[in-house]
Amino acid sequence: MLPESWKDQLSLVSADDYQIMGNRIPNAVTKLPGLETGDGDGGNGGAWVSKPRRIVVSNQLPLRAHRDISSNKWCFEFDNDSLYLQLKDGFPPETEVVYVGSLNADVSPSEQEDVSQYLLEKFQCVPTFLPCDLLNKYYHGFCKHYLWPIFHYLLPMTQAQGSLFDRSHWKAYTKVNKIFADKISEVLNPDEDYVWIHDYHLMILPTFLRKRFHRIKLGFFLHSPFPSSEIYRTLPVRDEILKGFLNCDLIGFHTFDYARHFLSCCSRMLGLDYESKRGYIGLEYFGRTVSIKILPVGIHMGQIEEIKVAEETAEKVKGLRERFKEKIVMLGVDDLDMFKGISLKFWAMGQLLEQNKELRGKVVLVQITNPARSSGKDVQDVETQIHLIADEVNNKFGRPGSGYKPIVFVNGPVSTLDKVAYYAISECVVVNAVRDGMNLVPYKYTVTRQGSPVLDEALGFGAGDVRKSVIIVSEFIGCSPSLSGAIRVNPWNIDAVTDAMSSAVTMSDKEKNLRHQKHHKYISSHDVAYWSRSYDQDLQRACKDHYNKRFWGVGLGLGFRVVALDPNFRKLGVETIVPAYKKTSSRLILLDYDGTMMDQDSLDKKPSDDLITLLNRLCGDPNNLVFIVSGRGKDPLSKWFGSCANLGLSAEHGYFTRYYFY
Ligand SMILES: O=P(O)(O)OC[C@H]1O[C@H](O[C@H]2O[C@H](CO)[C@@H](O)[C@H](O)[C@H]2O)[C@H](O)[C@@H](O)[C@@H]1O
Repeated sequence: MLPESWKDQLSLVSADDYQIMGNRIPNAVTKLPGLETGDGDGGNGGAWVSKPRRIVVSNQLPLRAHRDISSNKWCFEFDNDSLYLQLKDGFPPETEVVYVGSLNADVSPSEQEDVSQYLLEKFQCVPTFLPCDLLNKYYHGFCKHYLWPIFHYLLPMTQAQGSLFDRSHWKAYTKVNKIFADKISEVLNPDEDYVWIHDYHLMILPTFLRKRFHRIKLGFFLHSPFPSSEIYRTLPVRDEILKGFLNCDLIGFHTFDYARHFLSCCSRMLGLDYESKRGYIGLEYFGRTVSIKILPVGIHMGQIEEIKVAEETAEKVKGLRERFKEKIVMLGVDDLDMFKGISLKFWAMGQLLEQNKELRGKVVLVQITNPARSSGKDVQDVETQIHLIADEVNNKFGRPGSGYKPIVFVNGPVSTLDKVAYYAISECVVVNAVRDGMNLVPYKYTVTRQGSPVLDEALGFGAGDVRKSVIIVSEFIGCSPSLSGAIRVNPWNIDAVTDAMSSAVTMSDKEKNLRHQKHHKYISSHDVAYWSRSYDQDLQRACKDHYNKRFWGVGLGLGFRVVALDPNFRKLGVETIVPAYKKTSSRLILLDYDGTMMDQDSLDKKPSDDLITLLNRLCGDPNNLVFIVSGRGKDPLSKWFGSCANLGLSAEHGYFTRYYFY
């Protein structure tokens, strides 16, 4: 007997009956050479196969846009720095990649249709245009000032640290996720395509998609940290977001800790258990297995290698060498936000010079600060604070006569080529964030320090020199577990960061070389293509059973999920039971108790008088053998059902059985 609330929901249409045609574009069709079609085309034909297709979904498209001043026309180009563009190298050859996301440009409504058409044809990109007010509430409001701080372990105690939960911002987040689902629906071939959603901006998008396409092949990768359940559970919409994740087939995280936090949230908030088998972690969710993947992202080796061999880079390097002549350069490259620990790093720099007189005038901390990705008091405060501390350190230890400043800012935007030039001249990189999902700065730094003929020449790298690099990395960021040769620090412990800086400067070249080689070997073999290939293969594996099961849609709104059943499984309806009951003369009736005869949410679990009467009627028929099968103990069951003559009880999952036979 199903609880009332289930009855309507189970009768929702199944995915098999659900079709949205819209203006979906077909997969490109290719002729497979060498295969006869037998269609009488003179033996020259091949089998028609459609190319494999991946739909990569991210908040922003991997495009750069600007308006040409003279023609007033929009100009677009692929953004080679975008991870979402780089990851296609890991997909099988011939794969068509379609991108769905927003444009970093304010395209007026009258231009949107033309721009959409152009981007689809030229770049396989599908833009989601968001009205300004919606974008502000969704991105600056909910994403950057609510989710971002909480996922980085900062609870919104005061307005300066983020915003309190605002239902209108949550509504905007929901609406934008739905707009993304609409856009994906326009291009999706649900039987063929794999959809891969990225990052925390789109955590409930899977629910909208699963609702429309029950069998959709759906992956998600979270690039930010997933916080401990004690932090996560403060979200008023915690269940909706968890259920969004669970509507995927594969959920990816950078680190074991993020996956562990997610699994404990599923266990504590939704009562779900996971299984780990032969290296695979899977969560059972209404008959579906949701797989978990732990693999940190890597960098695009080709991009850095290309920059390393460019003459322009060598020229920059020569210029920087001249500028920082006879100085030991430590480098920081960070986005401007609350979590990058820039001020803690500057305090440590001040302390390093305070404690080590001999380093004054010699060591420089160059700080590249990428432009802030959001605006608000939090960002302004960070900016004001880091400049105050830098001024304090520079005023105390700087030497105006010689132009020496211990902390040197390079304010953004700084091109990737320029960053590579800075990596090349730096003895050490300091990544001191108090939280960061991954952070690829140490990877790019290490690969640059492996050198190239033009870089070696620009750096004066001689026959007796060894490749070396030193990484100081916060233990609170995703790349930390992968960098076994790094000096790991607690960024909050200024003494420890100071000591790490001192070791980085004084460490022997031999040791720097050993650490460098170790990192380079790992980073070059675990690049972005390795990551996306591995993810893609696991996504295919996670979806392989989709057509061996029947899927039923259940639940309303953001609580929607599908129930996956064996193909032979049929819904047991009254219309089937009654005739079968009447036709038979020897019946075994096994009844589950909690959640079947008794509502799961009921506080009083004792059977009602009506239920006892009903059971007695069933048991009163000599053709029936009736059992209650439950995980409950024998004592409460015996007590509750003592008045039911002829009722069998199987308590404690079958450990105790009470038979009553005629
Ligand atoms: O600022 P947003 O537009 O909300 O985007 C968030 C950040 O996305 C990117 O970083 C994230 O992915 C990186 C690659 O996996 C990872 O290294 C980092 O830790 C994640 O936060 C982007 O690089 C950042 O600039 C964005 O702030």
